[in-house]
Amino acid sequence: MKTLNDFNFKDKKALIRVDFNVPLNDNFEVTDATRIISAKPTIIKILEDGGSCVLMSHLGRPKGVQDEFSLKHIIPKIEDILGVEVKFASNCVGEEAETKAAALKPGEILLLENLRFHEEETKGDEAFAQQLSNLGDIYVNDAFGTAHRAHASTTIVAQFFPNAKCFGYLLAKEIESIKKVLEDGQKPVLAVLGGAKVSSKITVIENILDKVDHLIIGGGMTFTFIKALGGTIGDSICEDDKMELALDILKQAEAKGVKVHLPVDVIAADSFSNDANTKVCDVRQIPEGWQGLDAGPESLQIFDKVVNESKTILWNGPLGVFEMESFAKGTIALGDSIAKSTKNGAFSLVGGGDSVAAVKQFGFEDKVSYVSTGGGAMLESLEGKTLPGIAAILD
Ligand SMILES: Nc1ncnc2c1ncn2[C@@H]1O[C@H](COP(=O)(O)OP(=O)(O)OP(=O)(O)O)[C@@H](O)[C@H]1O
Ligand SMILES: O=C(O)[C@H](O)COP(=O)(O)O
Repeated sequence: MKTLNDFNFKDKKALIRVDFNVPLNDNFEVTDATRIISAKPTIIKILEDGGSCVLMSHLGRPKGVQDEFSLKHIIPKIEDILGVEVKFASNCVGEEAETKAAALKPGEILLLENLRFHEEETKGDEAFAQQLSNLGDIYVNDAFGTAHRAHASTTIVAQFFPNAKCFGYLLAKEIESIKKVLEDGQKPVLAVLGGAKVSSKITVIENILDKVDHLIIGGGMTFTFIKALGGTIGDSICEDDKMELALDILKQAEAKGVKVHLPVDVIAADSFSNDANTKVCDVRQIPEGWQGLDAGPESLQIFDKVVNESKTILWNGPLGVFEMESFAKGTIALGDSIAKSTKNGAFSLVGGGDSVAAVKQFGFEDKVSYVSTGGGAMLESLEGKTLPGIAAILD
């Protein structure tokens, strides 16, 4: 696996695919700069080698050219984080980009306008990828968050750099973290899967059953399992058409020697709202008119014990409706347990859009071993898929 350290960038132009698809507020200010901060080590290494950087990224899902999706909005944030002036090309291909890239001196950075202003990007157009390839000598992919897309800048462009392509530090670290959990994990290995629906996690569950010793199932997914097992779940979220599958997953887990831990109690609410009336219920006896929105205290104690005994922990998906304060306790308690276990030497990886949001919101970011920068990309990795952006570098 070629990484940055296999190259010296002196007097070279690196064409770097970053994932600067960051959230902006109404004033076009970056509200979470994690993805920019995470790309910094790669950019700095290249500049310190005496090279220059051409940065390319998408932002959002624009339909043609739309000013609100312009990457110019994030220039001040990038400059702030890198401490280097950032030049800008208002079109990612064409004369302006080529002239500005050609004029770059060692130590300088050029940011290209949003790649998705051209539909050729998402279509994986080869001619467009070739135009991009003209802007650099070495192609560096550091965009883990977009590595599951076979787009021009993430995948197709790599073919124009047969001997000059590599992973950036961030992408390499993401690959290493997933490997540390799914392949080389110190036992016992635990996966905690939460979130809303079984349907969005089926392939992940099936793939990780071969890799883990313990599986905690929480969040909205719980109720499809409980109902399938004969419990009464009141108005809790449930996918009736996935009940058979849930039973099959439990059977597969048993056959593979994986211990599955479902909640035994829940915080039930009489409506889906923060100020609903709540009570602790046996998970198998939730009354009509009530719905389980968080894990209950006994479940949290059981989960804490399992987490504490684990040496490798993967966490994907919150344990409850953490966006509402009344139902965030389970997710916070789980974060606490994982933080404690990490402090005691376990390796913990948090991935997935909402679990990462929860970890940041509740201040666990620095208390776990690694927080992934990818949502969909992480999920597809956990499903056991080879991501096209990664395969294109390995080719
Ligand atoms: N008991 C519950 N009832 C209803 N919704 C729930 C329940 N528990 C958790 N959720 C909801 O599940 C959502 C998160 O599910 P999701 O599967 O998207 O998580 P994720 O895996 O972290 O994110 P992603 O799918 O983006 O990777 C949250 O919005 C949360 O409110
Ligand atoms: O935020 C993400 O998950 C990545 O930047 C990919 O974005 P996309 O889902 O629009 O391809």
